Amino acid sequence: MALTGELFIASKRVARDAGFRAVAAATGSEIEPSFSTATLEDVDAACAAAEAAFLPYSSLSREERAKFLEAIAEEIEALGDELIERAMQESGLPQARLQGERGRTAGQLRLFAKELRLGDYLRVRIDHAIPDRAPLPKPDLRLRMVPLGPVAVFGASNFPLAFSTAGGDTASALAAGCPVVVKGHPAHPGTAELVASAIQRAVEKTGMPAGVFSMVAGTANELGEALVRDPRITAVGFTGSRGGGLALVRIAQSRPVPIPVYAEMSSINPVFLLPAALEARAEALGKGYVASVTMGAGQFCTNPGLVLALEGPALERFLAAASEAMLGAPAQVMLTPNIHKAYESGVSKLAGVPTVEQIAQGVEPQGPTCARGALFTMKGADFIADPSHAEEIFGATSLLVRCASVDELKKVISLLEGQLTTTLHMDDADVAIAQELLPSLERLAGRILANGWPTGVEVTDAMVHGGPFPSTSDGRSTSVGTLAIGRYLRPVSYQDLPEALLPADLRDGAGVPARVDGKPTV
Ligand SMILES: NC(=O)C1=CN([C@@H]2O[C@H](COP(=O)(O)OP(=O)(O)OC[C@H]3O[C@@H](n4cnc5c(N)ncnc54)[C@H](O)[C@@H]3O)[C@@H](O)[C@H]2O)C=CC1
Ligand SMILES: O=C(O)CCC(=O)C(=O)O
Repeated sequence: MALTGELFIASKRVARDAGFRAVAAATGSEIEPSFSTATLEDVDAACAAAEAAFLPYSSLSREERAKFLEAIAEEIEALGDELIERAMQESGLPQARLQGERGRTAGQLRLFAKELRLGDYLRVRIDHAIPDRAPLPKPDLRLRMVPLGPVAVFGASNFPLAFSTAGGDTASALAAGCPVVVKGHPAHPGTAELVASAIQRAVEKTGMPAGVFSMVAGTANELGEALVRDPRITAVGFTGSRGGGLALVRIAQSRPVPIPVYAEMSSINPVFLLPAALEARAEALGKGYVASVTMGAGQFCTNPGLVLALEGPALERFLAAASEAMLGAPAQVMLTPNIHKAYESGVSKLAGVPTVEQIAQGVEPQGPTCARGALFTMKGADFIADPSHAEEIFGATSLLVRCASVDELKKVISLLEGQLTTTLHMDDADVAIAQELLPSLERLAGRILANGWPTGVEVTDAMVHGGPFPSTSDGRSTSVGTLAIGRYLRPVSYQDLPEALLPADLRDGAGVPARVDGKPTV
């Protein structure tokens, strides 16, 4: 399918004169074709169409919405190699990674179709009336979750498929019953157009209201700002920089009608090497660490950017193994010239800190947007004196903090900002320390791992990919896993409504999992 560079307003292609081009990640050179830059009128038209589609779309049956999500998954798969090739060119990510990401994207859509059919996300509660209760009769009360309204989704640079046009936020919003207006990431407009065309075909095939999906694109911030400011938008999903996420939060909060922004922003994912585990397998841990730090050129918000351990010979063995692995780690192309520049400047800033020692670098990079990994260490006491060194450097670099005691380690934890994940490497003999740390780790992060590495997120019912600020702007939610549907829903209680008016899922015997008169039905 030839790329046309058009926008998608209410599932129809629209061309504009002004345009921008994608940049090939590996060379930094512009590639064809030119993509239309959306105007503010296009944002307005997309939001108006989303609003017009809201009631027709949200009142469809759960089965109809499930079929729509499945049709999107099929259409994305039908794009074949063309999608993977364009995404490789635009993002510099390797083929196998993008094939995996495509599978995850289709899998997420199908998982939400299953979620719709299960129906427990509606959180139905029925409290039957007791008309003869004294002194006052008890009314009939029935609760279910309803969709918020049109949702704005910002595509992420580092996941051109799974966190972009038809990614997690789009899938969960569409599942919830919310039309979506996507603001495509300017780093991968061709990938976004291909995926948008797949959604457009799914809209046609399943007879969805046209305004259920639009995609606007462009390089200026004013486009995203206008989208978040639009009164018809009721929630925002975002993955990207802390500055970008916070700018959108500020806009959303200063609207006459403030709205929630679910922004995933920055996380360094602290990893704890507890003493017995370190003693037992320092070398294997050192290798596993570097594999996780360098995976995907380190461009994961789950990248292990901070490691904490107690000083001692086992830590020296770990550092030797990690350094050796890093010395042999090939340089990798980064997603965009700007992300490459930000990485290089973050690494040189950290390398220039007198209390920080650089212990290893990866293989010398060859291309203009290629970067090498780097490992740094510093003493716990120095970190405590200036915890600003824990700022995220987006890329394949990590800082190891050597602590003199468990108390020092706890002090370091207390200075950390909110995180997506935290990891314990532990053996049986470490259980007592792990238990002592656990309550503070629960306060710190959205996911706690044992004996693994945080990169790679399973898409399941029990996944939380979220966490306290600044890892996200709202730690009560997740962007991955079926619980994500909840971010685009709100509860409504129906009191004494006649059966004819009650939504089908709230009638007696509807077959939806429910809590009826205080007892779960399944
Ligand atoms: N922690 C994480 O998961 C990620 C962090 N990043 C960080 O973000 C940096 C830049 O990467 P990008 O992906 O381009 O993120 P970004 O935050 O600059 O851009 C993401 C999206 O938000 C829009 N945007 C950004 N600032 C905005 C503003 N003030 N108003 C309206 N719209 C705005 C952009 O046009 C783009 O569509 C990276 O170097 C890295 O530090 C990037 C991707 C993921
Ligand atoms: O590792 C993953 O699968 C998700 C990571 C992520 O959300 C991110 O890097 O932005």
